[in-house]
Amino acid sequence: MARLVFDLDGTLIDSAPDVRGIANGILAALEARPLSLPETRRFMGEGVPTFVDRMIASRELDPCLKPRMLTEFMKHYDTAVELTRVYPGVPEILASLSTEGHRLGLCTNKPERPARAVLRHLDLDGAFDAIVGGDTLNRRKPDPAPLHSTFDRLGDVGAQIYIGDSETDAETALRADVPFLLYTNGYRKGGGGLTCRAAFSDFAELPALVARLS
Ligand SMILES: O=C(O)COP(=O)(O)O
Ligand SMILES: [Mg+2]
Repeated sequence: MARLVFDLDGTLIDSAPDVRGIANGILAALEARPLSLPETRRFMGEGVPTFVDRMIASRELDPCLKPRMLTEFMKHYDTAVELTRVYPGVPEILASLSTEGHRLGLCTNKPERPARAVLRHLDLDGAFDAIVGGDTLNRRKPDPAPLHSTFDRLGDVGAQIYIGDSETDAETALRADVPFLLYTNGYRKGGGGLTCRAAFSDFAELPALVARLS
C-alpha cells in the first residue's frame, strides 16, 4: 500500500486546448497574436501567474496588464472544460490502483477550483482522497510544501510516490525527497534530462512501477 500523488495537466489530462481558448480570448481583446497549442503546453506547468507572465513576455505586452489578465483568466477557468481530454488508460488505472488499496492524491499548480471543476467534468472527482491546487497554500510547485501537504492529507501511512510530467514536478519531488515517476507522453515529450526513479509512456505500465517502489 502506498500514497500516490499525481500532477494534473500533462500527466492525467490534456487541458491545453481549453487553456489556449482562455488565453486567446484575452490576447484578442489586446489585439495580440494568438498562442499555438505547442506554445500553450510549453507555457503551462507553473500555474496561472507564470502562464500570464509568459503570455506578456512572448507578446511584448505591458507588464502592468498582468492583474487584469489574471482576473480575466480566472473568470473563465472554471468553465473551460469542454476540449479537455484524459490520457489513455487514466480512469481505469486510477480505479484499479485505488481498488488495490493505494491512497490517491492530486497536487497541481492549476488553481483548486478549476482543477475540481475539470475533474468533475471528466467524472474523476471521486478518484482522489486529497486535492491540493496552485492556490490552496500560498506556495506552488516546485516549492515542496504543496506536495508534502498532499501526502499529509492522505494520512501518515505507506510509501510516498509522486507522478508527473515536467521539470517542475521533477524538481518538486527532488526538493521533497520523494521518488518521482515521469510520464513521458505529457507536455515534455520524452522528458530527456529530468531526474526520475523511472519513466513510463503508457499508464498500463504504472501498476508494476508502483509495486516495485512500494
Ligand atoms: O496549471 C498549470 O500551469 C500546471 O498544472 P500542473 O501542475 O497540473 O501541471
Ligand atoms: Mg504538469
